Amino acid sequence: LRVLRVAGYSSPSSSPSRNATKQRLPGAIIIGVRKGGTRALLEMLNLHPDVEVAKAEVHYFNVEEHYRRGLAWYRSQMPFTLPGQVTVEKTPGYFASPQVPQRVWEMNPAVRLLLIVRDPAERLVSDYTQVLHNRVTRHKPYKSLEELLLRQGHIVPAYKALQRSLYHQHLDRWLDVFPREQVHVVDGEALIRDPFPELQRAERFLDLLPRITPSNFYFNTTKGFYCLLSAGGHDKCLDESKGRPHAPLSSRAFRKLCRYFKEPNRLFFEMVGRFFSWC
Ligand SMILES: Nc1ncnc2c1ncn2[C@@H]1O[C@H](COP(=O)(O)OS(=O)(=O)O)[C@@H](OP(=O)(O)O)[C@H]1O
Repeated sequence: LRVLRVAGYSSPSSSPSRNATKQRLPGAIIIGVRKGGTRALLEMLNLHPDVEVAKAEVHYFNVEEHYRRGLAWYRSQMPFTLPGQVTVEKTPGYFASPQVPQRVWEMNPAVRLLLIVRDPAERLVSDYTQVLHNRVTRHKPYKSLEELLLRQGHIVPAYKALQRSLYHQHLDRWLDVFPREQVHVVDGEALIRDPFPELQRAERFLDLLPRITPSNFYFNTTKGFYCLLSAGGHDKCLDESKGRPHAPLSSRAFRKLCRYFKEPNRLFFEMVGRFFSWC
């Protein structure tokens, strides 16, 4: 049964022996950002034969109830792997949770961290859209984005989705604990436009052999995004919660947001030594 749980090992000749597979702690974690493209990055890394991923978000380091269960519980959430394979999990909630960097370091100070970023103004709208969708589905009342974001024409700094877009503040906490070389920044917009080069860079960062190829991706015109083709011929697009239309926001409010993020973005670029052409 355990052997069957190792994805990508269906041919009998390559079946691992039962003893070789076990659950291991992650060698790499996609820490965020929420709505940055974390699911796409995880699924795309999973195309690599030496990568196995935790399918569901684990929320171990950021949810007290989970953290109290200890590392044995965390390990039990991981896929079965062979020696030499890298286990990867993604929980976008890790990035902005103050207690998480130190906890991750205590789990494994050599763990590699992947951070996928996206224009923070677009990210905020996407974040709001997800919350709105959840509230509407549960028949709960909701406010418009402008009601949450603006008061008397001014940006509300305490708005949670806005704070999650202040990348420099959160990264600063991670860099208090981890060296810069241990954090690989993925360009979320580039991953949407052309995933392959971003995956090549991620493979290199993870010290993986170059096994992901351009033929693993095809553009699906119905979805409007790249979808995945695995070596076994499986075709996979992300679900409809990824890439849905964003909630409306006036262009005036959007421009205000862009102005608001100018300085935080500059600080983030300085921190990562890289420029992004965000609004
Ligand atoms: N190939 C592909 N297919 C579909 N969607 C893609 C893809 N690559 C990146 N994206 C973008 O991923 C955004 C969702 O990000 P996350 O997966 O990090 O969201 S979440 O935090 O886990 O909810 C989602 O954001 P929205 O467009 O705002 O919905 C997508 O733009």
